[in-house]
Amino acid sequence: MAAAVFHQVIGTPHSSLHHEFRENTLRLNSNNFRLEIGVSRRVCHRSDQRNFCVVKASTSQTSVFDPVSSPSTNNTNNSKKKSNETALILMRHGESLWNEKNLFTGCVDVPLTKKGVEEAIEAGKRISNIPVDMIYTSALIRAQMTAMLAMTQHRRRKVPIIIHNESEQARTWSEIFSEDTKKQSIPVIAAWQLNERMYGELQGLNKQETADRYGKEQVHEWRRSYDIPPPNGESLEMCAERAVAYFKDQIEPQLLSGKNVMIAAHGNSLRSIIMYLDKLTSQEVISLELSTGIPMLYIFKEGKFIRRGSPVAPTEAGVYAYTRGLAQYRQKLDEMFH
Ligand SMILES: O=C(O)[C@H](O)COP(=O)(O)O
Repeated sequence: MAAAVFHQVIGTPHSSLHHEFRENTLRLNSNNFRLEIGVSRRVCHRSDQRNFCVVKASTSQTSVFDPVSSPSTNNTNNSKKKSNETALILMRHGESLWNEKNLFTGCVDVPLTKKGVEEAIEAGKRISNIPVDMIYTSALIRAQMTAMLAMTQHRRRKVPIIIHNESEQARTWSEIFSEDTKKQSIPVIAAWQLNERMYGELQGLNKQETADRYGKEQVHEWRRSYDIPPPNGESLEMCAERAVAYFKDQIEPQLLSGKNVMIAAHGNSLRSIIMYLDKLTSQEVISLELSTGIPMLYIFKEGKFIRRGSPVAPTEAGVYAYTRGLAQYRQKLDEMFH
């Protein structure tokens, strides 16, 4: 994916703004993310009675930082230091209107049902004590609704903000001019690569009627086999080619840099990602089923993904005892909000 370049202008009270641009003031680099912060007379809008500096980032990501007290950052002076472990939450969207009608949905952009809304809120309660620094969703509304509704339950009370990188205007028109506000924000990246598998000519068809017409085995093969695509649609393998590639290129570097990440996506895009995380074979993935609105927690540590299962409830201590970092984060939330 071609990297986008954007400029973020942020307000700052410091007189150091009048220094010449120092190219290496702050530089963050990873495979997919490059950030330079510098100050230049050329870009300082002195006539505006406010001071500005320029943050220049080369990425398809965001400039909404999250230096708050998550396990990944609370023991460092800045968020550049690599963390020992980070949390990865995967969440399939809540029930959609077409799930309810038992229709093949794929890339058709259908919203949640009331039950789906409730599932998303319930999922949010389950992860309400787990740190989230960045959110990735598909480009589809059911995943985005799920992520947003889940975050209404998070105890940290940060605001998920959808990042608009689609054009220069979209970027500049959605700029945030307060450092404090940014710190209370979670960037949300919507990526089509995380979309549901494209179901081809099955999209909009009733699943039961399709099984009656083509046979149960054939439909099961289309729905669950690894490499057999539905008519003119994507097989799981094809879906993995873009979803897992996106995960490796864009999301893993965030985890590596110490960010805790939540992904709200779909049955099959998440199945392909779980296949990669859990090193499942193409046989094993056939029986992998994901329920709507159930979060799954992984810990990313020393380059490995450790499956922790699904947090049962916010009150359930067990899941937080899995790692010291998570337990500490939870304790900090208790201190802050009680
Ligand atoms: O796209 C769909 O219809 C569902 O979200 C997933 O369908 P599946 O259970 O057939 O994979």
